[in-house]
Amino acid sequence: MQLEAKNIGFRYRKKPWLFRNFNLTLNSGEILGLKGQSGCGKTTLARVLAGYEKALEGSIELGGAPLPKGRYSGVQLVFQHPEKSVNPRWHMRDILQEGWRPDEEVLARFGIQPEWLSRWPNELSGGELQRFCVVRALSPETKFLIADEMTAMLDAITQAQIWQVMLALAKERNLGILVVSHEAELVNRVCDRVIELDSVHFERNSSVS
Ligand SMILES: Nc1ncnc2c1ncn2[C@@H]1O[C@H](COP(=O)(O)OP(=O)(O)OP(=O)(O)O)[C@@H](O)[C@H]1O
Repeated sequence: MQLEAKNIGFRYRKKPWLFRNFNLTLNSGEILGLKGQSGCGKTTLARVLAGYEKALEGSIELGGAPLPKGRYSGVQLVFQHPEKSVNPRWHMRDILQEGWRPDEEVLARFGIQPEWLSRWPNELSGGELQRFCVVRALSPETKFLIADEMTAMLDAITQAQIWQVMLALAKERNLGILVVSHEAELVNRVCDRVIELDSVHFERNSSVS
């Protein structure tokens, strides 16, 4: 299966185009890196690929069909700030089970302690909260994960632990991952190939596949 961006273009209101005629193909099981300077449009591209924003030009296809609307999408996005992506009035158990019901083994692999399930989001550290957001996105229906600076706020040891489990899981499930990061060391270590957004975007006819 492939996640494909075909000639996509996006800009905010009347601002200049962030990218245009941009093509990208992510294959199942592939770990693809996306690097680029701050402000060049990485997060915007991640949101468009995951269907959070609609491309103003071109299309996004998952397995040759448009992204599904109104039901669980096979393309999931995890971004840098877990506190902004959880409902502060929900217990962690409910947050976790929004998309699926992960078993204890998955929780243990990501270092989630059972007693955290009955806490509120503000009773966890950023790193603990992010583990929940990662697991929440990893339903068996997830085919592609867009990891937008997913571990940027974590210490080096936690970052390494999470990526070790992520990569093992990607292999087991043939999951494709787009690793959006400004950390060259991380991208070079975990990715099969890397795109430099600066060199290919900005209204040029860019094609990456
Ligand atoms: N909702 C918005 N409305 C208007 N402009 C926006 C909006 N979100 C982002 N931008 C602008 O679009 C450009 C790209 O932002 P984006 O967050 O995609 O960049 P980025 O490459 O992910 O940056 P960083 O690495 O700093 O997170 C920036 O100039 C930003 O100011």
